[in-house]
Amino acid sequence: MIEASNLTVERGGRTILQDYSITLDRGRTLAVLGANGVGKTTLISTLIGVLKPRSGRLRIGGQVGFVPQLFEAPFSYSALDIALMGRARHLGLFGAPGRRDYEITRHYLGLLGIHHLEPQAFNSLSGGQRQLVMIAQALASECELLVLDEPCAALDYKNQDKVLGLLEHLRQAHGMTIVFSTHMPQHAVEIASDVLLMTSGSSYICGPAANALSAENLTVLYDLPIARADFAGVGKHTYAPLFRHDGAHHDAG
Ligand SMILES: Nc1ncnc2c1ncn2[C@@H]1O[C@H](COP(=O)(O)OP(=O)(O)OP(=O)(O)O)[C@@H](O)[C@H]1O
Repeated sequence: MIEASNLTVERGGRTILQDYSITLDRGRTLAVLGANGVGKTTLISTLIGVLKPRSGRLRIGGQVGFVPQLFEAPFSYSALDIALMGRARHLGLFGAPGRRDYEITRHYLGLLGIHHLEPQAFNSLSGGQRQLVMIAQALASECELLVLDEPCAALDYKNQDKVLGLLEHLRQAHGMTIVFSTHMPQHAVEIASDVLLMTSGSSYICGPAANALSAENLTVLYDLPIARADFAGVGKHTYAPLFRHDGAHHDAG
């Protein structure tokens, strides 16, 4: 589904990614993690074809749906209009959305629990509400590869759970392939079959989450001690940062 070999990507004349090679089969979920500015959005923009690599080879199989990190509508569209735009590639050149397009779009708005937002002006919604509408738009496109740039960044715990559950359902029930970036390793623990840990523009670890997602690798990734905690009886575990701050700055003044 994704075959990237030796991708090198530049922005503003600077090399951001060097020699990245990633393979992801259909029906798998890849979580992309790394520090601010390391190049996660650059990689995602390359995968969806917005940025052209300077060198290397990229093969993507299937229709791609994309959920950006931030989105502001250029005109005063309703939330329903924005979600309906996901149907664009199923319409003719001047085709208007029909009953089925509305049904599919409303189905996903319903699954995300945001039916009630349909008539509201998209730009008047909160950041988290907009993020959910953009996810509905991508799902309405009925894509085979779904790429999401920090899809849960603005969401509360309940909505994070909803989105993670929906992504997992789409993968299991429809064989969808999913790539998402995140600053929350827990989200990778929950739903990722594979992880890409971007240590720098030229150094990374990519592989099955069961091997690659570890306290040791996350400690290197974030340059901060990260500990694993297992929850007895629940069969779950998480990773937590051991923040180093000593509160010294609170004493000033
Ligand atoms: N439009 C641009 N023109 C030139 N350089 C850019 C542009 N956008 C981003 N960059 C640079 O590319 C590098 C990677 O940025 P990118 O947005 O891919 O990082 P990121 O890992 O997604 O960061 P974050 O976690 O903060 O969202 C940064 O050094 C950034 O300054």
